[in-house]
Amino acid sequence: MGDRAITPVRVQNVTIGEGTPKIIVPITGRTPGELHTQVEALTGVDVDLVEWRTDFYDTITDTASVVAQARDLAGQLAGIPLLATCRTRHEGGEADLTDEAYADLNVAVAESGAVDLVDVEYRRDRIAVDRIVGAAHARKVAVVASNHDFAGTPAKDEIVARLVAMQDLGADICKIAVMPHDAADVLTLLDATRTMHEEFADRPIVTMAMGGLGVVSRLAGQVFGSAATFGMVGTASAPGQVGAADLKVALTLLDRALATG
Ligand SMILES: O=C1C[C@@](O)(C(=O)O)C[C@@H](O)[C@@H]1O
Repeated sequence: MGDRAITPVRVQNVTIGEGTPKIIVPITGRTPGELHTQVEALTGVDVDLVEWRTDFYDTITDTASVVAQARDLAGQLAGIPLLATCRTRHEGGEADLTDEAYADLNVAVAESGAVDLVDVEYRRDRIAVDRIVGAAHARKVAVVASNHDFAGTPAKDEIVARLVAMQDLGADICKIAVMPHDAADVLTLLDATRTMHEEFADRPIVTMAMGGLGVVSRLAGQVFGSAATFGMVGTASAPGQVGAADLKVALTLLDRALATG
């Protein structure tokens, strides 16, 4: 079966959903100073996008300071697209926000003019999700719907169903991270990725199995249909992230091999 047409997502000069998977580097500083240092450390590293994990930020509940920080980061990044992600406790992050506060924060960030993409945990209250998606799209900010399973790996059909649900609610990119307990779980994630990509997706998807067992899934997206992968510079934001420079070597190796046939 041939691949369905995938509509790529273009942010600044980066096209997600075309060519080799894009490398996203998370930054997790708690203060403006820590974030500044983390961005400085990206100099000379092959980074396609930066993810600001706003949930680590000390003043996350002060929306104006988050928006101001997003603008500072955009200036410092000078053209590297910025994804803003507030990962909540439900999904393995630091933020503990009501649905309304979660929506208010992400709407403000999406409307700041500083970010290119915003992450939305698709299982949050539907009104909150719809508010963020609407505000983002009104500003031409791409929506990355997400789901994390830190306890285990759902069945293949369930992984595909979650990705389809994200697509149905209007996400531009659909992302899922699962925790494997054995090699079969990693295969389940990869098989779900392939099926989603080949049979259901009309937009980019991003998938990963976390932890050491899952590292292969962070390298092999181009084979199975995952359009981006998270790699660290300094500090990981989830278990199993490898260094961005090593990731680039692995992605390039695979890309060359695939081009050779
Ligand atoms: O959704 C994801 C994926 C991730 O959890 C990972 O496993 O690499 C890392 C998070 O920072 C990001 O928001």
